[in-house]
Amino acid sequence: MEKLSYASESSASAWTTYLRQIDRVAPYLGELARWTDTLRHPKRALIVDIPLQMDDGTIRHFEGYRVQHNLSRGPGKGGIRYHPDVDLNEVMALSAWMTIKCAAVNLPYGGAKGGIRVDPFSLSEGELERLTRRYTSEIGIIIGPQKDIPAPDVGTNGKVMAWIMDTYSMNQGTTVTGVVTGKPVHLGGSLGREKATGRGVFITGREVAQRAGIGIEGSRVAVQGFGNVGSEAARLFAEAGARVVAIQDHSATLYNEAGIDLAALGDWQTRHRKIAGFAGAQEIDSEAFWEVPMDILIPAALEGQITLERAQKLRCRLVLEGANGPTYPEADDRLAERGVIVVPDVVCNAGGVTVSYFEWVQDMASFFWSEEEINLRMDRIMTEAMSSVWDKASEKACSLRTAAYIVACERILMARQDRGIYPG
Ligand SMILES: NC(=O)C1=CN([C@@H]2O[C@H](COP(=O)(O)OP(=O)(O)OC[C@H]3O[C@@H](n4cnc5c(N)ncnc54)[C@H](O)[C@@H]3O)[C@@H](O)[C@H]2O)C=CC1
Ligand SMILES: O=C(O)CCC(=O)C(=O)O
Repeated sequence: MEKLSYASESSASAWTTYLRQIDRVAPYLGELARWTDTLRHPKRALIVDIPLQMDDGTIRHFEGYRVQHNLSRGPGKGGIRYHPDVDLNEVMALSAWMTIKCAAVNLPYGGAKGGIRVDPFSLSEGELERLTRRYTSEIGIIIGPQKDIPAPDVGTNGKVMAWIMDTYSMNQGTTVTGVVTGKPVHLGGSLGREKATGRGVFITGREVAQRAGIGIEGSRVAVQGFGNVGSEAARLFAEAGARVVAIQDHSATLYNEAGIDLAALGDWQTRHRKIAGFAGAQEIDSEAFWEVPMDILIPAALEGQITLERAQKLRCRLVLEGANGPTYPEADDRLAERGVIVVPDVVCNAGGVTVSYFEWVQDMASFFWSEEEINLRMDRIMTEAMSSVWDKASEKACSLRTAAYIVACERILMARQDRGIYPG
């Protein structure tokens, strides 16, 4: 792999952000609130040491994690992140957001997440494969198709999922396709999974824009992150007649008032693995991204991006959280005061895990569906989830985030309560 580095981002407060979100939902939970502490404690957290022989013969050690936050509603589900800033705090938060997300869209899963603190672009393909295989063996004691099912996240992809499936299967002595989702289609993957998260961002955006009287056609869209999620969401908005005027990734911030040619940028990115240097837009300062005139903002990179300061500057009407945890609670409040609607991550980016669920079901049945059927079913689940959350927000006069947490926490805590806690 070409050597390329992500800029470093602080993730120290992801878990704190999550805890503050739980504090905000507790007053709405009535009798169930007595179970809320369940959500403040991950059920299980595994830290693993991954020794790796580098291509030059030296040995390096990497730290990996798998956290199962809550399993009340079913097996753990959630992606695996390879990024230099991954730590236990971040993985705990990401696993907790998976618990809330799976419940918000009513999938029969708990929440989990994993990761390795590594810059995947600094490794050769062989090193990446060896790292992945060793990590899989280390976390193999807690994952499995009925226990905890990983999937892609930042810095991982279908190829990495195939290595995970193969390693787990070798250790089990039989092919177990259902241990991981987001696999290549010829290895038990699902049609539509790769684009599902971006598609879900578009669907929830479409639903909310329509209810809020925001026209998508002719609107200006800004996207942070031009990876799996951001690039597909941008493409679907452009297809619906929006102008994608600004795109930021780890390498650069691009601006073009007339709209960026996404196909050309996609070609450039495939060749260079970054958007910097693309000639079809002006390169602007990274902080200027937050002040670009826009109607819709799609954060689709990392958590902790929309700070209070940026929330004051933003000139948009709608924020669609493609990323997990991009907005700090105080920024949420400021955006609400300014009349900006925020569609929370736990619903907005749930299209990916929804199609992962379809993949798992297809693997279990060894019977595969058409892409059309998958997209239709996903559209229905996302539309219904968004509609319940919108109605709950109107009923309780609260933000869409708190409404999504109410819907999800009621389901999780009801399951927790009905299962009981004894014998331990
Ligand atoms: N892949 C999936 O199915 C899902 C992903 N997500 C979330 O969506 C977000 C993006 O994930 P993917 O697209 O899968 O990752 P990816 O690895 O495909 O793309 C990440 C993008 O973020 C950019 N980026 C990284 N650091 C940045 C920085 N400091 N400033 C600006 N841009 C930066 C990268 O350049 C890249 O364009 C993450 O928060 C992830 O947890 C959520 C649900 C599912
Ligand atoms: O597809 C999945 O199982 C999980 C995707 C994920 O990690 C996420 O939604 O944040």
